[in-house]
Amino acid sequence: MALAPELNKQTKLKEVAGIPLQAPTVDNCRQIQMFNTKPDDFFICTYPKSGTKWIQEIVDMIDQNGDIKKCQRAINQHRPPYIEWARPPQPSGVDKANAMPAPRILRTHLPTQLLPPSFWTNNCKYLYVARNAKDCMVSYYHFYRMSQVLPNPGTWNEYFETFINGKVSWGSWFDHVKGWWEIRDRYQILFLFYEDMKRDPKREIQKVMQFMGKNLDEETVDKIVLETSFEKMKDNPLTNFSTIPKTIMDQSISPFMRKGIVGDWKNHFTVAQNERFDDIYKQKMDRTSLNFCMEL
Ligand SMILES: Nc1ncnc2c1ncn2[C@@H]1O[C@H](COP(=O)(O)OS(=O)(=O)O)[C@@H](OP(=O)(O)O)[C@H]1O
Repeated sequence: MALAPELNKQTKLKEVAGIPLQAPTVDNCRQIQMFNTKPDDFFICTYPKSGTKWIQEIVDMIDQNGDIKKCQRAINQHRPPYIEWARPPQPSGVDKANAMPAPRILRTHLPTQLLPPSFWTNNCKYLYVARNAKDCMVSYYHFYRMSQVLPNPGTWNEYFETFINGKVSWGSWFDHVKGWWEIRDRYQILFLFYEDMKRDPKREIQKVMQFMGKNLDEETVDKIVLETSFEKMKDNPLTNFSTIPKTIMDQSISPFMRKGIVGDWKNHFTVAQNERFDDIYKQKMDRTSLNFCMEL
C-alpha cells in the first residue's frame, strides 16, 4: 500500500549544539556565525509557528506607512530573509541580507545560543513574538505534515514526544522562549504574545509602531489591523503561500493559513497528554515569570 505523501518523506535534520536544524542550514553554519549586524538592523525573531508571517506583514505595512501597493512588491516569504535560510545553489539568507541596503528588516528562528556574536554588539532592535507552547506544537505538527523539506512527523503521539524532547527543527520551544525572555531587558527587545495580538491587534500594532519609531495616524493603523487579519491574509496569494510549489509545501495536506486561533490544542491533546505536558511545562518553565494565555 502506498504511504500518504507526508509519511513518505526521507528528509533528516542535522544538529548544531544539540539543536536540530535543516541540513543546508547546518552546512552553512560558519557563514551564519560570521554574519555582521548593522546598528539600524531590525530583527523579527520567533520560534516556528508563533505568528512570524503575521508580525512580518504588520512590520512591513508599518514600514511602508500602510501603503498596500508597496507591500505587494513580493510574496511575504521573499520579503525579509531569514539569516539562517540556506538552499544552495540559491543565495543564502546571509547573502541576501548582505546585499540589502540599510536600514534592514531581517528574520530569524534561531534560539539565542545559536545567534551570531554580532547580534549582541550593535544595539539592533529585536521584535520577539511568542505563542503558547500547545498551540505552537499543534500548528507545527500540521506544518511538518505538509512541508516537504521537513522530516515525517509520524503520528500525533509520536510527534508529541519529538516536540517535548526538543527534537523538532529549531529545537526546544521551552529553551527558545525562555532564552529570549531572559535577555529582554538587556537589549532592545520588544516581546509580544500571539494571544495578545489576537485579543487586541490594534494595541499590539501600536506597540510595534512605537518600537519602530513610526507615527502613523489612526486610520492607517485601522487599515493595518484589517489587512493583516487572518481572513485577509488567508485570501491573499502574497501571504497564503499558494504560489509556493507543492514540492516544498503541499497545502492539500494542510494549509499554511490553517486556523489562526488560540486554543486549537484542545482538539488535539488527550487528557493524559495534557496532564503530562503541564508537568513538563512546570519543570522546564519553573523559574520564569512568563505567563501564557491558553484560550481566549
Ligand atoms: N493574520 C494572522 N492572524 C492569526 N494567525 C495567523 C495569521 N497569519 C498567520 N497565522 C497563523 O500563524 C501560524 C503560522 O506561524 P508562522 O508564520 O510563525 O509559521 S512559520 O514558522 O513562519 O512557518 C499558523 O497557525 P495555525 O493556523 O494555528 O497553524 C497561521 O495560521
